[in-house]
Amino acid sequence: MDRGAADHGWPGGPARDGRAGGDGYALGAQPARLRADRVGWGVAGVRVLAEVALAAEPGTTVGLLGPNGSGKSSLLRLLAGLGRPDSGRVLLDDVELRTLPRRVLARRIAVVTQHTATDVEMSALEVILLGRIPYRSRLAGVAAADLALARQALAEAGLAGFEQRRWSSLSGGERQRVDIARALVQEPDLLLLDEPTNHLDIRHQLELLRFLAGSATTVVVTLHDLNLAAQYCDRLVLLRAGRVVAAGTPAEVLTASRIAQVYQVRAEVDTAGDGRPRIRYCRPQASG
Ligand SMILES: Nc1ncnc2c1ncn2[C@@H]1O[C@H](COP(=O)(O)OP(=O)(O)OP(=O)(O)O)[C@@H](O)[C@H]1O
Repeated sequence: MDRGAADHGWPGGPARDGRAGGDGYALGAQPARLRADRVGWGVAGVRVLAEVALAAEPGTTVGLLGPNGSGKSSLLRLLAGLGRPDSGRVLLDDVELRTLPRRVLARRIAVVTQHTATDVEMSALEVILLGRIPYRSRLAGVAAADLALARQALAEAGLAGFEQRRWSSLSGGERQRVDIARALVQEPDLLLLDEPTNHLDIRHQLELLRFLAGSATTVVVTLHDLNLAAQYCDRLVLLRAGRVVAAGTPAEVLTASRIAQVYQVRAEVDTAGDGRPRIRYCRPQASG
């Protein structure tokens, strides 16, 4: 794939060799091992997460699934160190997250959340450059190398002509792609994404997930689309009401009976030649 072309998405399927490809940002040079161990968290007297266990081996892509309100975003925040569990532990390479200095976390973990601000008066390029802040000394300006990385990331997000475009003028999907580019130039060892496909057209959804699945870094991604999760994730963790109801390979987790149990949806599940499930939802019967 020609990685410089303006209308191209993320580079297709980089090798798991520690680099995203070409001379660009290094992604997953030291992919992290992430573990959540009996994690619990609550807010305003409500228990949101209970006894959650999750493991992401270095370089793998783990999908976090579950119905609305099941606790996916809350768990992702704890995995990112943006909040602390009330009970249990989150470990990055066997070290408890809460003991790691902020600067270390900022270099090792990148997060793409669902709710990015709409009124930011920065250009698309400036937003991407935020990803380089953890590498900059306090008084230093933007280095030429950082600028080159940001431009490359913008082009790879399919937005080469958008350098000076105001963030507030971008469409939902363009914002999402800029925010993902910002996370990639951070060169994280662990990349956490909360529904990164929700504003993307189908081509950009597929390109992003193929990129994440092929990248050398460790990825945890929340998704609503069970077929995309089945196709691109190495392992899945399925939440319901703040608890893990299943964890394992897509074929182990996404069975028809479990989809019915967790989502109250009837589905037919076939396993394709690649061993990955394909889900076809059955039209609900008209009531009455
Ligand atoms: N700060 C908060 N105050 C009150 N309730 C909260 C807070 N944060 C999360 N919750 C509640 O915790 C539950 C889990 O929320 P969370 O956003 O983690 O779910 P989710 O699985 O990501 O949902 P969705 O698929 O709708 O994005 C919800 O019922 C939510 O209302």
